[in-house]
Amino acid sequence: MRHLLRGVAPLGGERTDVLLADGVIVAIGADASREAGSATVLDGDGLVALPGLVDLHTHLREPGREDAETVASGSRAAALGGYTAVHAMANTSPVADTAGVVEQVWRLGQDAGRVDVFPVGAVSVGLRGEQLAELGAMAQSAARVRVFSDDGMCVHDPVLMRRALEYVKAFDGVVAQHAQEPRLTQGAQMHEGIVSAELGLAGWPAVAEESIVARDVLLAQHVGSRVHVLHVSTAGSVEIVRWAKARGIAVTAEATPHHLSLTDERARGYDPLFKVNPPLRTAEDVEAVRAGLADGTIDVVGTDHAPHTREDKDCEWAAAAFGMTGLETALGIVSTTMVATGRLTWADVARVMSTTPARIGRVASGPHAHGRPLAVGEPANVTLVDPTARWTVDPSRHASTSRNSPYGGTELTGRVIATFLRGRPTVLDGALTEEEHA
Ligand SMILES: NC(=O)N[C@@H](CC(=O)O)C(=O)O
Ligand SMILES: [Zn+2]
Ligand SMILES: [Zn+2]
Repeated sequence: MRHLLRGVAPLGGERTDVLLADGVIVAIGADASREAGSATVLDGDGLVALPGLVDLHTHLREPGREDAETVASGSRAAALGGYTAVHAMANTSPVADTAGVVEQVWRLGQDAGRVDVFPVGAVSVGLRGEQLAELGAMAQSAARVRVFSDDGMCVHDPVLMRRALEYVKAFDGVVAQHAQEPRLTQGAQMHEGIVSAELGLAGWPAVAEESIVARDVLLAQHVGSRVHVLHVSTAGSVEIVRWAKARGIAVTAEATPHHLSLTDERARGYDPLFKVNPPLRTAEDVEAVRAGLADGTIDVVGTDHAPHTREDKDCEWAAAAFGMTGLETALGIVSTTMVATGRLTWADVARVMSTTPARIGRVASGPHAHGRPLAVGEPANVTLVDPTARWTVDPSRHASTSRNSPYGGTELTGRVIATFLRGRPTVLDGALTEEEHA
């Protein structure tokens, strides 16, 4: 299978031709057109070429909640979003806390064949925060787990967190923390502030996140290990991560598209589409998260794609599940909020949505390498984006099984046109290609 991408702009730079064959980038520039032969030609005029996007934070719900998402449906949503790899969180049923479950998720991803699905392993047995899961067995399994997280739950016991940080050093792993002090957030429904007071909903103070982030960067320093802070939502968390990095602590941090774009004002309609963990914060927090992403304090954009069924979301605010879908809108949100406003270049987008997440997840080498430079000899994981396309989000047309996107009706600038996984198109002309197996 050979594809000639004609006139694309790698990382938004000079236009050139890129030839993909046998799963790798075989030529760039004049060589590409000369060697193209019978390759299928794609007119890439005006399109930006990025290394295939990598999500460190996806919920695929399989096993256990296939009514909300499956590995196959989530893989289709990911490909449409420009992703060639996603990390699937462990809060499934059963929990991904054994070699058996992570191997099952890895294999389901390979069978679906749209993206590489790298399972995240649970830190604690059953996400209960009591006893370390079999981290070593998951690392050594066929799924080669390197990212460990109890996401959805906070590893709140400092002794357990310390042990996890110590343990993952043996295989160069990382602990990804869902920073939420449980006692400070009991019964909490939204950000604690003026809006929660007016709505009469139990508030979730910024300090509930910040106190855990502060503790964890100090623990990571003490142990000499890597910690990754999931879904940073407050200005104070950005400040703590900035401080920790200045001290040389091995901390990395994530921003979600929704914490880059939405505020707690959206809760005023009591529409559970805007109910998420951590909650949407104030405009000052959104600005701090954007500034942190722009100056490198925040390393990556992770979707926290959290699909939920109608039954779990179409109910009164207090009863609704936390979470929103994100795979199919992430690139458009980042493009609209950060690129169109001049705060990130396309080279920066490649860094925060592909190269750096691949490095943090330790998937930047080996036969399933992602986040590599667009260069001859590298795996042909490529995403083509139309940077000026304007489009309106329509969740009813999403490939995800779930419909809980907060962006229905929102107009975005910047759209994924094509995605190639090891040279094979999974998306062309903004639509999924025919079902095809790897
Ligand atoms: N983000 C959410 O609101 N929900 C996530 C869990 C999580 O990421 O904490 C989920 O699994 O639904
Ligand atoms: Zn979380
Ligand atoms: Zn999550």
